[in-house]
Amino acid sequence: MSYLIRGATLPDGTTTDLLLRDGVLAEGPADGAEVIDAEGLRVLPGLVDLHTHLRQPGREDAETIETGSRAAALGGYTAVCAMANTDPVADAAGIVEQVWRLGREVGLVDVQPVGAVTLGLGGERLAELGAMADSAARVRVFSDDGHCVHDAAVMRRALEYVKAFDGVIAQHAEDPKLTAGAQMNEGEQSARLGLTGWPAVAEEAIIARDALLAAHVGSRLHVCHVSTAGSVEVLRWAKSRGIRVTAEVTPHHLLLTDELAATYDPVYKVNPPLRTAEDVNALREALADGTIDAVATDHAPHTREDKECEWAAARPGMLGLETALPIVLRTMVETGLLDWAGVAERMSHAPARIAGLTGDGATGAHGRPLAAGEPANLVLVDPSASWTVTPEGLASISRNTPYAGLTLPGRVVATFLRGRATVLDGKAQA
Ligand SMILES: NC(=O)N[C@@H](CC(=O)O)C(=O)O
Ligand SMILES: [Zn+2]
Ligand SMILES: [Zn+2]
Repeated sequence: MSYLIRGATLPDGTTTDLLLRDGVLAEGPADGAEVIDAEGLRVLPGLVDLHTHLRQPGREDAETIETGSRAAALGGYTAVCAMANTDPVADAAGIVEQVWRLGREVGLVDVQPVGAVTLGLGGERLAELGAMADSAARVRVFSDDGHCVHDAAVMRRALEYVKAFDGVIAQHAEDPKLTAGAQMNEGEQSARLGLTGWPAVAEEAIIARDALLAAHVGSRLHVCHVSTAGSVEVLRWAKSRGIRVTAEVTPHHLLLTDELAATYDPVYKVNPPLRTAEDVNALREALADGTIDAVATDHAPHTREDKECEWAAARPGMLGLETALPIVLRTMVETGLLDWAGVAERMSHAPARIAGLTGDGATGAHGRPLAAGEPANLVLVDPSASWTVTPEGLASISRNTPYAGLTLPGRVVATFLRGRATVLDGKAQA
């Protein structure tokens, strides 16, 4: 099947026709192509998520590779990095290969497995990083996400190890000694509510330490879900020194604040916690000026049992794949902080570069320019269509969206993975 997309507006604001044929953006006659009228629609390169929890293997009651892939395609994604905190943990070649193959079989999005840094996320012994890198899944991103690689010597060795194949360590920056028993951001709100606080310094101190380690080793560090104004300052300093550090921010940290904890509704419980309005503003500015390189969803599905309970007992985490782009439009584009080219950079090009997906990896190439000969990975967005989020309307098995009832701008009309429609007329194609 080939498609002729008529009159779509490119990220730079110019309007063009796009011919999708044999998996690539083609030139020449459009004979036999199905015509899609894209007047008034925006086209973006297929979005790339650096941070997705797909829960398979182990917690298929919360999400599967299939349901998570469908949510991703509906959100405009063509590639997602599947986090390693599954059961069993993705700490060996056999497991990352299995995740990669299952993603291929579903075929709605390229699932690029993230490998664990340490065996069983235990924080002590390095996982088989080289074997995962050499496997069919061609792993380049390693993370103990959910846990911090807290031991500086382990972190140093991991950074040294991945240097050989230009891998990157994605750190969940949280000093566990400083966050013991923490339930929410430490500050005015936690004092008022009487909940144990998660201080900003627990994140900032680890980022500073790891930036220094990355500089010492000459290796690549990526910081997951940056959440505080202080972290932005540390990143700015590290980048000004030429340290090879990149960072991501989640849509929820760009929009929501710790005042929501006063509802005691665990849907707002997430790690790192929602912070203050000042933090939100600093994160938006950092994403605008490039101190933060990418938006990543940290899509973290949880079952009703694990989420609809008391605040203290609830697991941290929020759904994100189907709402990420609309939240970025609301917080960054409507505010004038980013234009559409900026959205393409922060949600496609930069994450693809960080994850090593721009070339011939185990997945196809992602985050490439929308130019002739390039893989036809793209998304069509109706910027003027707004929609109201309903948990039942989402493709995820889980229901833990913090945006229920919220009306958001921007509807994904179609998503194409190597020229094949994974979403058409706003509906998933399998
Ligand atoms: N973000 C979360 O609150 N939870 C994540 C783990 C993580 O990203 O740290 C999860 O796996 O549920
Ligand atoms: Zn994390
Ligand atoms: Zn995570």
